[in-house]
Amino acid sequence: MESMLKPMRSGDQDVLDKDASVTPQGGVNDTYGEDAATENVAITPWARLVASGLELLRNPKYNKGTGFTEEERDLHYLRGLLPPAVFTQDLQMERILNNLRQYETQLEKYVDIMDLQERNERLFYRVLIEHVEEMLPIVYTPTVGEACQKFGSIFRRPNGIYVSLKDKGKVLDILKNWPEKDVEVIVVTDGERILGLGDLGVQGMGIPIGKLALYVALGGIRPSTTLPVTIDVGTNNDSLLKDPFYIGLRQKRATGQEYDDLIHEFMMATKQAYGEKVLIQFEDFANHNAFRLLAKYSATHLVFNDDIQGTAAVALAGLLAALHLTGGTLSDHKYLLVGAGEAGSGIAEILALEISRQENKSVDEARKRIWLIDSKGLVTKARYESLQEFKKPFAHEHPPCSTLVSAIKAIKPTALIGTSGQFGAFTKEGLEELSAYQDLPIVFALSNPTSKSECTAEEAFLYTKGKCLFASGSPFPPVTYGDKTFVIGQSNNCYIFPGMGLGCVISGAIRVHDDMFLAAAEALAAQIRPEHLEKRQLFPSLKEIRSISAHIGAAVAAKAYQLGLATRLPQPEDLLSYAKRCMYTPTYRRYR
Ligand SMILES: NC(=O)C1=CN([C@@H]2O[C@H](COP(=O)(O)OP(=O)(O)OC[C@H]3O[C@@H](n4cnc5c(N)ncnc54)[C@H](OP(=O)(O)O)[C@@H]3O)[C@@H](O)[C@H]2O)C=CC1
Ligand SMILES: CC(=O)C(=O)O
Ligand SMILES: [Mg+2]
Repeated sequence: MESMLKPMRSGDQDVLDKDASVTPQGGVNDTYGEDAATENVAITPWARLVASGLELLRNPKYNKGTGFTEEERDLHYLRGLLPPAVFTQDLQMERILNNLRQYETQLEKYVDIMDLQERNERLFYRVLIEHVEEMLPIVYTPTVGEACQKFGSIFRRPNGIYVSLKDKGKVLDILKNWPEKDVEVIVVTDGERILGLGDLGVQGMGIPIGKLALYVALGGIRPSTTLPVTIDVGTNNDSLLKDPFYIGLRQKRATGQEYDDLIHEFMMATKQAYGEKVLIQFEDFANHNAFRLLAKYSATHLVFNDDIQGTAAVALAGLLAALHLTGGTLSDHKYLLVGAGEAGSGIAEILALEISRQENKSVDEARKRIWLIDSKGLVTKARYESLQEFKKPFAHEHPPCSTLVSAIKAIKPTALIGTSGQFGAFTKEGLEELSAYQDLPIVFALSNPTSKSECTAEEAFLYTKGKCLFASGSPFPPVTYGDKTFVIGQSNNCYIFPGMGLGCVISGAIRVHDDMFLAAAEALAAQIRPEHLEKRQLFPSLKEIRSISAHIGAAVAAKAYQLGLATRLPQPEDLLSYAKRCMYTPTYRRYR
């Protein structure tokens, strides 16, 4: 049976062509190019197919594989195209997990599970949602890092949009090639700072794909509304430029005006294609672009930078949770942040903001509790003139300290937070010094992937003699020290961005405000219960993440309404139950 070609209903928002060039003045959408005003303009011949037979089996959105019922096999021309057995989705999931567990390497698991996303989307998300703790280290950090390093070699089927310098002037057309018109969340990278692995060029695409899989699985965003994007302006990674299997532009990175123009064209095109309320998450840009792009587009787009703001919120939630054990308030602590880039400065700023709100003091005053270390040592006033802008507010009067140990000795921090991307930066000596003058030192080793973590969980407990309150960016198994076993909370922005996205979508937010991140952090910290604290676990289990994301989503939405940034009116009475009801579920639907 041939697929039936079904014309679109006019007025269908899914397919309305929003290109200003084919929309006459007056704003009437001219889907079919029927207006005199657009006579000489090319239009897109959109069409919708009702899939059946082999086409249905090859469509990941609708394919159920062996999960198609007998009735569906008859109705949709599938009989004979599948082996006779009919599996439940549960049994299919068990088979997938059995197969995955046979592989020897994490990368093989990655390739296999991402292949499932391209074959049977609902089954993929069911596996992710129900086995989140097992699957996250595969589709996300640390394995996604290795996948990006080898992306050219393992590349099978494309997913997402690639915008390269070659596409200048055509970015809107490219977005139109994406089959979905109702895009709500975009994650975009230019691949220059992929986790702590540096410049991976276009191969950074693994990150937007992975992050958006988490938006769906962890935050309940509908898969059809997500769009991974990589902007390819070249790479300065010489080994990639020499690699015959490299899949990106083979040139050094464009900078300056050329770079800015392409990003600007992309940002404008997203609004033209998807409207004012499309959420854009900047991800893994190098910091020389990250801060200025965020500043530039925050005023005109619904945009945030995950590495700056998402990381800040998750770390703040961990610190708020730690207070249950240390006692006191945030301002009773002294913070030493090792790594003063996007993540480090982001955490420093949100901390200062939260302290200033809690203590009713100025942000400048609050900043005095917070110290930064970068690759040149302690950030001090003496270095002021040569510092990047985002470090300047934390440059305090102090003699220079070139090593971590000397800085710990001089400042006596109660919390040590690593975002340096330097494996082993938290040395035995440093951790011993930190635990010499306090009972419960806070140690966060947030750099990803695992190979870049400032210390392992085991080292943290060993060198602090079991005293520390530890969290890490990538997952670590529980650690036993003496007669106690500690569960390691993952201070990773994946606790925040799915709920942030959900909150923006359900409220119809038009801008992201810092207070929405504070609300997200507080909502996450509120999920900590005594049973977590008994194990010194500063983040709730990822098994609970869907419910956590709903709470964060509701808190973010509530803040958006309060700030007048929400457009979905009237405001639902019970935002939490509304958030839950809006979440995507991957169970198979019946087909008629
Ligand atoms: N857990 C999480 O959720 C997240 C973790 N991260 C991780 O954090 C790391 C950094 O990311 P990001 O902040 O975006 O990167 P940036 O490049 O913006 O910042 C890195 C910072 O580390 C500093 N640094 C480098 N070497 C040293 C050193 N030996 N000692 C002290 N500081 C050093 C750099 O110094 P200088 O300024 O002098 O160059 C810079 O300030 C990555 O590994 C990333 O994966 C990032 C986002 C989220
Ligand atoms: C988690 C994350 O966003 C990073 O490491 O860059
Ligand atoms: Mg990141």
